[in-house]
Amino acid sequence: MEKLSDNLKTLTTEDKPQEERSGLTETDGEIKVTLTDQQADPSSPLYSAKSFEELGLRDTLLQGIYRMKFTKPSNIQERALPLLLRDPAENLVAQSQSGTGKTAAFVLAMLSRVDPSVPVTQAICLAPARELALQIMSVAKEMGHYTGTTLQFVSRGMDISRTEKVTANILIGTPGTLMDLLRRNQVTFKHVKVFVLDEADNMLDAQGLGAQCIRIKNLVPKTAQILLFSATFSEIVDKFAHRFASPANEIKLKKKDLSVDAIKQFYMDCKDADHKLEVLKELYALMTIGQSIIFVRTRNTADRVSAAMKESGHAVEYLHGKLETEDRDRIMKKFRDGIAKVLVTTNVLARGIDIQQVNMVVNYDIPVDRYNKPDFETYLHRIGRTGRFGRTGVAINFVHNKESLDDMVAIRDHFNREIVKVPTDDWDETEKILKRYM
Ligand SMILES: Nc1ncnc2c1ncn2[C@@H]1O[C@H](COP(=O)(O)OP(=O)(O)OP(=O)(O)O)[C@@H](O)[C@H]1O
Repeated sequence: MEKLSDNLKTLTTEDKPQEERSGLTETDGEIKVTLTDQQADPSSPLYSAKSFEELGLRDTLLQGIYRMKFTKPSNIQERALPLLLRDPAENLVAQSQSGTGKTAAFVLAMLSRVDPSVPVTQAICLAPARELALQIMSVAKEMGHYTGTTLQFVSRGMDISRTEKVTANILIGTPGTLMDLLRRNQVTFKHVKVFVLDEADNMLDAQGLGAQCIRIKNLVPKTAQILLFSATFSEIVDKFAHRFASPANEIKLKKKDLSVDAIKQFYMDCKDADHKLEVLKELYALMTIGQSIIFVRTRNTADRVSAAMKESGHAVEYLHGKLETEDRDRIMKKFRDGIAKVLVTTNVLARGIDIQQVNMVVNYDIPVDRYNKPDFETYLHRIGRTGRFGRTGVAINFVHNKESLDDMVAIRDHFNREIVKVPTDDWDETEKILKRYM
């Protein structure tokens, strides 16, 4: 269990970060729009008419926000926080584009409702992957630094024995492990005031996870506030989400606003499956890319692609669900620290992972669902690993036959955003085009 410092100090104006201290100005490359400019543009999802100080947060939480160097709320934060903090608590189904700060919104909601002087579990936050749960943990740790709130990570390889009672104020983790703790009577949900599902559409849709989430929901008090967050809610899942959190306030995006425009989308027309690997190697030989993620469909492809890339002298790592927890944590740390520049992975990392330096995503395989149909939601989440909070980024799709081309065209039409072809036989031209956006 992690005890956050209860170092409560009085707020002074020096505590509030200066706009320029936010480190948000990015002047490298050709695109000179700063993130602070975007936060002042009413058409941007990063815009807010209000300041954090106007959102009714406790001083200790404002200090946490300054600690994170946030100067202004994003649109979702400005809209969600007043709804989240209402008393009596109301449920919320909230959608906003990838990388626009949903995590801070629900973390602040949990921290606001928890009473750290009472050593019982008062909030639960679940996510579909351990890497994402760990990331939410670290945001909660930072934001809650001055509150004295206790946190517990609940996923495989956690730091508690099989008999220990868990009484941390906030549990953050994955549903399977939380169910294990429940079966062993190590946790009680009697005092839970907030229950959050991040990537809620995925949590409720996925076979297995959905059933576990329903069981947990049925065990938290009826009065608990239920919060569902995601960048995507397909029509079917949306209905289910509303039943799950009924009655709920709603913040929704129009379909035309789903895509993040700062992410430029391209495709490369490969001759066949083997050619994809050749093109990938060429691409990496050519480009000096900050950090990038290559998404593939299966674990086998992840192994194969990373082995082939390594053989050609590229420093790549791979991560998928079959690896041991320690290996997953080690690789993720290397990637977060910028030691590993390229990560080959499956959909396990498609959602939520926030690494600001990632400026390129490659869809080595176009995402399809379990019925082999183009998976619009996963596509949006995958490309959303770049272009975080107003930064620029490129997404490159590899197609190699009619089927993959049709799938990509369906995705393009669904979001109504252009996907521009870049050549696989004129690398000077390709470099020129891509460099403009990286
Ligand atoms: N108000 C803010 N000011 C500056 N940066 C912020 C602010 N809010 C969030 N961020 C930063 O923006 C990045 C993206 O936030 P976050 O990971 O919460 O996005 P998200 O909306 O949950 O995205 P996804 O849908 O991909 O999960 C993070 O690096 C976070 O620290």
